[in-house]
Amino acid sequence: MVVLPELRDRRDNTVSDARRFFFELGETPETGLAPPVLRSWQRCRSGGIDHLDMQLIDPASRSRLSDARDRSARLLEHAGGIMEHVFEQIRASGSMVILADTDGMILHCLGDPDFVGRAQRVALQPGATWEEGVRGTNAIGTAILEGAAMEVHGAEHYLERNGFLTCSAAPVFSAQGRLAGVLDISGDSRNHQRHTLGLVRLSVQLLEKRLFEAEFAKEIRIAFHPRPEYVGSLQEGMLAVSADGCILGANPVAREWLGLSAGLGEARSFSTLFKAAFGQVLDRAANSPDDLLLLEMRRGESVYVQVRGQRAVRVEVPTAKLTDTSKATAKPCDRSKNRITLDGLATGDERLQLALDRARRVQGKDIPLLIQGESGVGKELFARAFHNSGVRSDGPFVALNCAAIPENLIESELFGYVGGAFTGARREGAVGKLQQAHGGTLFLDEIGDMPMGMQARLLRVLQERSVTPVGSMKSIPVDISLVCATHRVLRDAVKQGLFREDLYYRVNSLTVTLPPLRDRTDIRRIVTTLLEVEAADLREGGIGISEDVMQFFERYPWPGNVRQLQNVIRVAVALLDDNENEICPVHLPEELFGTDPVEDADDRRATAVPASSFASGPASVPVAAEVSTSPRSLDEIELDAIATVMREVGGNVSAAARRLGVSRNTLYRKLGRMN
Ligand SMILES: Nc1ncnc2c1ncn2[C@@H]1O[C@H](COP(=O)(O)OP(=O)(O)OP(=O)(O)O)[C@@H](O)[C@H]1O
Repeated sequence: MVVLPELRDRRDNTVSDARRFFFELGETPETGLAPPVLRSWQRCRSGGIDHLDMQLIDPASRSRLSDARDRSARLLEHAGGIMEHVFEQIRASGSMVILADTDGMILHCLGDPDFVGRAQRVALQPGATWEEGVRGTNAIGTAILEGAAMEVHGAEHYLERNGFLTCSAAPVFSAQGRLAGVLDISGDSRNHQRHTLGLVRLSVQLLEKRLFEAEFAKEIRIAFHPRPEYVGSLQEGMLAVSADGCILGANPVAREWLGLSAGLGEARSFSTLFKAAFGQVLDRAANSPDDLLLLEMRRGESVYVQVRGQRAVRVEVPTAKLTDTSKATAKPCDRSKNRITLDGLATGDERLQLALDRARRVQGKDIPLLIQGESGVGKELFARAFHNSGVRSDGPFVALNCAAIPENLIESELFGYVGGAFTGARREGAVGKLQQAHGGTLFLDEIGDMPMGMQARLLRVLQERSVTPVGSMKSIPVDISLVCATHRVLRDAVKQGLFREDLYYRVNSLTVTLPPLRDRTDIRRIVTTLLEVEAADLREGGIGISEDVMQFFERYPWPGNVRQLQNVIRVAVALLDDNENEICPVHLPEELFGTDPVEDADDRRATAVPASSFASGPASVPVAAEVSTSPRSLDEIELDAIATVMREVGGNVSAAARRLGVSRNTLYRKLGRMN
């Protein structure tokens, strides 16, 4: 659609009036300019930019451009196809599609040949920086500063020489709410198209969706929208959530609806955002994968939710409990971690005790600690306890998971950067984790996954005890205690050439190995500790656990270690009725409950007891007895057992479910099969 010439003229006239007011009279025009453009003009004036400046700034050198492209590799990878598609839509309209990094440096562009030549005259080309502080008001640079989509048309450009351009740009945000880049369509101002900004916005939404999905391909993703038909569209909100309910990332739509701030806003759990327990939502989704769930947000509105990429423990939950949040502990993640000490971790297991004793010996001595162990055994908790128990306990404990952040961000996360140093940089720069940990402990989780290039830089920091932020020439002394963790055998990674040998010797002066939960002898103590945390504030007299559940816990192989046990307890607590204060088999996830630990243990244990030994009362007897003597199918035997128990309890489904050791939901399903 082309803007009618008379409308365009009217807009151009009011802007040229505003220009006269602003530049000739030095006044602030009250009309004629959109507020973001006026703000930008004022910034340019206070920054001393001359609107008549004709001096051209050379684009960055090939190597700087290539560095910038490397830093934005993920953005470029996902933007390429989208840019081509957008270019198809605007081909032959005298325009170009541009991708810039967070400094406004153009990384890539596709354009009509006749316009590209003109654009190059004002350095609208790869390697050129369109930062507002350098080029005055322009869509790319101003969108970065405003953090919002911008159209800058003709004479709205601060520099007069850019007045022939019309540009529409929108910032691209990462799942952490940080700026990742800018997408722009620029063209000849005489060909201004009103819908261009809409096209840019849509393309950015698509790009953000692709970035989000690529980053969290292996995580649980929650898509939601107040209207069911919008779930699956570009307008849906998206959250990535860890198996234990911590928010890992959110797209801009979700951020807005849920009131999440950028960056550290992620340190929240699902139940602080929705009036539902995460385990229950997963279970509902697993039971009816094609259905949308209706959930209430803590902020008030209800939304339709779809769970994607689910890989968490499936838990059987009665439907009616989904919105019952009275027991869904809506607490921030990891709230118990800050106070933990090495003494607090000593709960009677010999192998763990050995690790604790060894760690204690190196405390206060400048010896890096390497913690090894399977995922979920408590490596991070151990690191925190080590920090809290030592002389640095008043200093910061700073954690960085090397496997969880994109490779191109590790450098800036670890070393920090100076303002304007590179793509993704905030203007004021940022202090890296190494510096943040000064005087305290830096915990590098999954160090085995650190990229080789970073390993070399980290080694230098450890040797020189100083850090040089990206883009800076100055090195800053750092005093840190280093604790690293890995679930890999680092020595093997060294052999495979994935981990530097010199760094290996630096980080593993002392290695402690935490035992997997299945091998621990103190499971009862751990269960009690976890239950205290999960059930805090819930029951006056506390919550207990039945002996048969406890025995099962001691025999179960726990492939997900303490994290899995914690989840199971969390869900069990949420499933307790108001008048119940003991966790029984009926409160356990069906998947766990139906597991034969012998098979599951992968031959790790020889003496496990099948979960069917939970079933108390007459119901368990026919199953065990008749398997060996009767040729009937297991289904028939099961239905028989259900019928017997239902008769005995006078048709009370809750009581029968308890007797049979299954949830009411499961029993209803099985009863449905009988009818
Ligand atoms: N002894 C314990 N007592 C109570 N909670 C524990 C204990 N050990 C671990 N946890 C809890 O189990 C969960 C997993 O622990 P943590 O994150 O420290 O494990 P990890 O080995 O670092 O896992 P990963 O390798 O996946 O990063 C955490 O929520 C932690 O608080």
